[in-house]
Amino acid sequence: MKHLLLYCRPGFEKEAAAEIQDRAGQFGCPGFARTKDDSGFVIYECFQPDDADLMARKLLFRELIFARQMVVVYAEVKDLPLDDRITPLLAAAEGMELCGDIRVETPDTNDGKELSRFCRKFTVPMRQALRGKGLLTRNESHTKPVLHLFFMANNHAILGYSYTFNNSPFHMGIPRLRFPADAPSRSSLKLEEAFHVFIPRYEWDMRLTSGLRAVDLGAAPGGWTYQLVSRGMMVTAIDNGPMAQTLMDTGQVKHYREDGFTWRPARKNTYWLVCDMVEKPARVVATMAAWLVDEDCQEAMFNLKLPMKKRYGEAVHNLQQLKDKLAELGGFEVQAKQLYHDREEITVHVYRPHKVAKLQPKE
Ligand SMILES: C[S@@+](CC[C@H](N)C(=O)[O-])C[C@H]1O[C@@H](n2cnc3c(N)ncnc32)[C@H](O)[C@@H]1O
Repeated sequence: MKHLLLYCRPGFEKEAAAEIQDRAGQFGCPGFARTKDDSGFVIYECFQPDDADLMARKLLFRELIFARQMVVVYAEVKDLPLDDRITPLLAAAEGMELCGDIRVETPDTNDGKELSRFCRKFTVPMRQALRGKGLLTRNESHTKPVLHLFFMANNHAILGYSYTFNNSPFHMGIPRLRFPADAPSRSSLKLEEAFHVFIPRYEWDMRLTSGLRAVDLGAAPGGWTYQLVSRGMMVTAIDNGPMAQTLMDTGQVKHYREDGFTWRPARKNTYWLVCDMVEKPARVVATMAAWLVDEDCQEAMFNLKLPMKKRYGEAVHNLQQLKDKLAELGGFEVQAKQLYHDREEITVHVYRPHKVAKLQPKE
């Protein structure tokens, strides 16, 4: 029986489980989500043998909010001898379809971090051994599935695979980003990660490029504004607090000490609306939806802070409210993810694919 393995932020196993339980049910793949608090993953045990593979191909990964990665479990191997883990892992991989790449990973926990050095070192010999057995293509292939070896302890691993057209392209489902030394706040990485996760790289020169105008609500001290400015955009920053002088010195930022929930631009020339105001999700959703429906911006990226309890239910409820409000104008696509840099929150991205299709790349 194949199962699905979902990576998530430690502490959010219940949310990831509730979500996969819901989505698999709607999808017609009954099963049961198994969780352990703070483990950083969830296993969805399918009642039908082919359902895990079906979900890995057809249940859109980008629509899952709390899953960082979605892997079909092929085998779970316990009691691996520490002097030779490769032989039993190769035996377990027998019969698996040809994969094009390997990722040796761990849960995103403190125990997992202790294994990460071993995982890095283990990747090369394991890759060679899999190639020797014909289980991995000679050269990396992006059209074949990715083989995942998910180590929960140094002698215990799950062997599985994900499909490149429906997975996270990042190791452990986490884009590796370096904090820019001159960014005014660590939250800067949240917006940068959102760009990596939500905007395809080949569209960056149309959607994240100089010449575009952006509005940043709740901008101070400027971590998000920094991301927009460093991509050449002109930014209107709304916040009662002060913006970093380094950003003001670029000449690309106008700062207004106004209320982000009521301020609106005089002209309809804003491409990006970003918002990091700490407020009730319903209020943020209402504001974002109003901007989008009034066409005061073309794309929006914002956070929804989750409450302490019923986090999954609240996330789903607020996203549905947003979709209902956007239906007034139509043609919107809403994506939401709990990113690596999100703690008690999720990041939401809204855009209109047919409008993006009309954008011209910058010369
Ligand atoms: C989490 S911080 C934003 C951090 C910012 N994104 C960064 O990267 O530096 C939230 C900001 O929202 C601002 N804020 C909260 N309510 C606001 C409102 N009604 N209007 C404008 N700004 C607001 C706060 O002053 C605070 O600076």
